[in-house]
Amino acid sequence: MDRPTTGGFVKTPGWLDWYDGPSQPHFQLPPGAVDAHCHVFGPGERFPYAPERKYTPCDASKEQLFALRDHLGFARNVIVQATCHGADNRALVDACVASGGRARGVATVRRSVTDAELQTLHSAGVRGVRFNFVKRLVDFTPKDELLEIAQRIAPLGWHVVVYFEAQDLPELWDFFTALPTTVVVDHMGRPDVTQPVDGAQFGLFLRLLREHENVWTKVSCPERLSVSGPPALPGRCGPEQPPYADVIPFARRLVETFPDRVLWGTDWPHPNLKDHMPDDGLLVDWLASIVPDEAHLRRLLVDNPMRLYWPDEWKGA
Ligand SMILES: O=C(O)c1cc(C(=O)O)oc(=O)c1
Repeated sequence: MDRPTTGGFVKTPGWLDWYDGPSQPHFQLPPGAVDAHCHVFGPGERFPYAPERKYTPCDASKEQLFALRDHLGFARNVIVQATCHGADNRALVDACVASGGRARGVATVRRSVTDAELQTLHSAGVRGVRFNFVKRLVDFTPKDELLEIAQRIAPLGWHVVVYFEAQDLPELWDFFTALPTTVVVDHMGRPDVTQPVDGAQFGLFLRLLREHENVWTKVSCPERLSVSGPPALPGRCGPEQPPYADVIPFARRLVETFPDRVLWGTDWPHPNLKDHMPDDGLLVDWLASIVPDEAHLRRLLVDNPMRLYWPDEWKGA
C-alpha cells in the first residue's frame, strides 16, 4: 500500500485506492506539445527547501519529471518555481540546464537580484518570474517591490506569472493591469466552480482577459478546482464520464474565447493535494473535453507555449 507513485509521493490514507502512478493517456498529444506548468522539488539534500516555506514536499527530481514528459508524450516542459524553494532557483536552473534546451523556467526573484544574476538565469533558460498571492503559500509581498522587479525583467523579454485566488482579483486588479509585460495567470485564476461560468466571479476574470490583451492564462489544475473530482474508477472516463467534469465549462470558455492566450500544464507533482493524487494520464485525457478541435489543441499545447518560451524555434502557426 505504500509504493512510491509519481513524484516520489507515497500513498497516504485518504487517497484514492486505485492510484498507482500515471496511466498511459488515451488522448494523443500533437507533436511538439509543451507541458507548460510543472515543478521540480529538491532533492532536498542537494537543493534545500526555503526556511520560509509553508509546506515541505516530497522530493520530485528532474529525472522523474523528464520520465513523465516522455511517458505522457510531451516534447518540452516549462518548470515553474514553487514557493517551497522560495527565491532559491538552483533546482529549477539545474533542471533547465540538464534538459538540453527542452525545458524553460519561471523563477522567483527578490528586489536584491543583480543584473548579472538575471543574465545567468536567462542563459539557463528562465523566461519569466512568478508572483504568488495565495495566502496559504506565501507571506505578504509589497506590490511596489514586485512592480520594480517586473520593470527590470521586461527588457529581457520575460513575462510575469501570477497565482491568486478568484476572490482576491478585485483587490489585485490595478496591480495586474499596471504590469508592463505579458501576464500569465495560473490555473484560470482559481475560480469557485460551484458558481456559474456566466456568473460574476468568473465574469470578472473573463473581463480581465477581454480588456487586457497582454493577459494570458493556464487552463490547468482541474484536480485542484474540482468539487466533483476524478472518476471513481480508472479507465472509466470517456465522453460519458469525463474526469473533473465541473471544471470543463470554465476551461472550455477560455480556450474558445482566447485561443491564442491559453497554456496548459500537468502541475506535476501536485503539491498540497490532500484528497486524491491525480493521475497525470487522466489529466491529459481531460484535454479532450476542453478543446473544440485540432486547431485549438495545437494552439494550446504547441503554438502558444512556443511563442512565449521558444520564440526563436517557433515556426509559426
Ligand atoms: O495550489 C498549490 O498548492 C500550488 C502551490 C504551488 C507552489 O507552492 O508554488 O504552485 C502551484 O502551482 C500550486
